[in-house]
Amino acid sequence: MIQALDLCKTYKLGEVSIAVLKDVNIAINQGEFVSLMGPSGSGKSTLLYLLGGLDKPTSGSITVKGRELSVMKDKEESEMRRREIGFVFQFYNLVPNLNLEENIMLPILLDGKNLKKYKSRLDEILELVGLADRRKHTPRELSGGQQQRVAIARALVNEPDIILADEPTGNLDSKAGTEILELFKKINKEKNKTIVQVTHSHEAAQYGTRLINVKDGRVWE
Ligand SMILES: Nc1ncnc2c1ncn2[C@@H]1O[C@H](COP(=O)(O)OP(=O)(O)OP(=O)(O)O)[C@@H](O)[C@H]1O
Repeated sequence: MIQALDLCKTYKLGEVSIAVLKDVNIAINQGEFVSLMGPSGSGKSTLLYLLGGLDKPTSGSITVKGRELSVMKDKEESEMRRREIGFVFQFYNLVPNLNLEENIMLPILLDGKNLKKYKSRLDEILELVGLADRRKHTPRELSGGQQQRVAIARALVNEPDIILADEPTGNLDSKAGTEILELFKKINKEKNKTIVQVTHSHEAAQYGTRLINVKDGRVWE
């Protein structure tokens, strides 16, 4: 589903170069739920963003569903991201003045599709994330856990095969965090989505099917 070959990422700050990822090789298969763990600053988020095409490697290649990102034109790559990958972030990144339905439908809108045709999909997703009775609420009227469920619904609405999540429970208390992890597990098992999460928590990593440790820009399984 995703393959990284000899991936390197170096940030240049003035005269100083920081090698954040060093010859990373990983292959993530369809249906896996992978947890990326490691110390702060080890390169986990950088790796996640590279795998999802949100940032570009300094060298090496990334292939998503058989297509190499580096040879794609920008428009092609952003279309691929929108359709094949759902992103979930620690701080939800919802649009505050849009209601829950509108937030979830944003990727459909951005894809220039007719929203009316997607009503039954929206209903199904709202049911899945347990927010069918909150559809007209705005994000500020929801708890953190509920906001994260909206973000997950938004990530699913284009029916991508891959979900990439950067510390999705990092801002939640343990009860809300557990609910989000249970939801990811369900999405992985029942919807057969491939999931990669960055986490600091061993407990959160237990929900995954595989653990990849990132340390000093290198990976160990
Ligand atoms: N845009 C950037 N410019 C310069 N340096 C960056 C940039 N993004 C990340 N870094 C550096 O790359 C290193 C790895 O950062 P990254 O966010 O990938 O680590 P992480 O393992 O996810 O950390 P944390 O667990 O604290 O979120 C850090 O030293 C960070 O300062």
